[in-house]
Amino acid sequence: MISVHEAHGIISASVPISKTKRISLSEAAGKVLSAEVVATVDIPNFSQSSMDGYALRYEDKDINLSVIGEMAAGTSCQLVIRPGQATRIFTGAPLPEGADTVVMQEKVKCSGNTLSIQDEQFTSGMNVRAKGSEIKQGETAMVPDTLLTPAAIGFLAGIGCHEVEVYYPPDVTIILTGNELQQPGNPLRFGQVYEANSFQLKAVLHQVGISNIRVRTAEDDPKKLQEVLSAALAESDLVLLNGGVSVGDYDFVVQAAEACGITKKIHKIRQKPGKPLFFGIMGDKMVFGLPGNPSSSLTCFYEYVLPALEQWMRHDSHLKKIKATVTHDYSKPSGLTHFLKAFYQDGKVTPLHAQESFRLHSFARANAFIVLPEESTGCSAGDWVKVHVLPG
Ligand SMILES: Nc1nc2c(c(=O)[nH]1)N[C@H]1C(S)=C(S)[C@@H](COP(=O)(O)OP(=O)(O)OC[C@H]3O[C@@H](n4cnc5c(N)ncnc54)[C@H](O)[C@@H]3O)O[C@H]1N2
Ligand code: MOO
Repeated sequence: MISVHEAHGIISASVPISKTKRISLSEAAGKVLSAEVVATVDIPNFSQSSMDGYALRYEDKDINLSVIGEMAAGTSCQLVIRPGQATRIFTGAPLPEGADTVVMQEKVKCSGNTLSIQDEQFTSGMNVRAKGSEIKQGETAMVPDTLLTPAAIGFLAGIGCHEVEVYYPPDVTIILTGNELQQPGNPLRFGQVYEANSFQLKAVLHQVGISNIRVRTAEDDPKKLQEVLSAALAESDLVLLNGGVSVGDYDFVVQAAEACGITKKIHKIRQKPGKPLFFGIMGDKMVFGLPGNPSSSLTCFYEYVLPALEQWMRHDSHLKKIKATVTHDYSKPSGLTHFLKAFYQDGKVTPLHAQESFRLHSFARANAFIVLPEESTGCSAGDWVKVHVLPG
């Protein structure tokens, strides 16, 4: 058995080089840019009014002006003003040729077509967005490794970009093992349990921007599991097996992985829950054998699969790693790192009841793990402990 720290090192060293793909901007939210974006046009593309008012030559500010027409947003008709002239103008509209300044309509006196300016703070170029003031053609709009947040997507759309190259999420296959599994919605027969792991794994994968997910099932039979695993390896970059990773007579994951040519890198980590975690690689494919207990499966996802995905997709950590004051005592034997389901708020963290790995009741309320290291024998109320805050 290896430590949590050693396991992270092995997994991190095994994550393949990220794949990149050119995709539509509308699919790119939450992904990370892999290639620079260069502006292809000046934005704004013309001198643009930022107010509803009148466009004029600044040097004419002290004389009465004659209003010769109107510039509205979206107009394709360009007016020209001469000395002593102005046009009506609206927010977002191009300035008429010859104008350099816009006065707000609240700051003028207008009688018929004659206009005088009543603005003590009036300055040259006021209320005008200069051509190229957001970005100029040929300038770098965004550098690689930028996270495509909603604002980043809006910015890129606003400069006319409709496709981007991003680090592309892996295709994932979840394999469920276990003859006892029954789909929610059906009555339970004797000995059956409701299948929960694929539901929570799909939910968390979606949450981190992965949508290409297949779910396969395999009976507790080594040959059948090997067939399903081979099919999963052929179709996916990442395989998440569930269950069958321990030492029981019906636990065939390690055997099937070896038979498929997967190189075993990890089997068993000094931790609770999730001690029997398996990790292996085949070429540039990663395979995790998540322990079947639902709480163990999800804990191993957050602590091991998620960092591997983040490295692959060049994404910052979704787990916020902080320290907080624990509100209650918790005791444990030394020897294993414990990930306790916990509730974190305002610098304080509370370990929840029901830490057993077959239960999800407290996990469903948790928003964090308390991480108690191998050597520790627990914590006392008031101690400063390591906390991993889960993505909300
Ligand atoms: N003699 C030993 N027995 C066990 C050990 C050990 O060290 N020695 N380790 C225990 C630990 S820790 C864990 S964790 C489990 C892991 O077992 P497996 O990965 O082999 O998982 P299964 O036996 O297939 O299932 C465990 C448990 O989880 C339920 N399960 C499985 N898949 C699902 C699913 N998709 N949805 C809901 N529940 C699921 C399954 O019915 C079992 O109850 O091994 C211990 N045993
Ligand atoms: O480590 Mo197992 O995951 O506790 O039940």
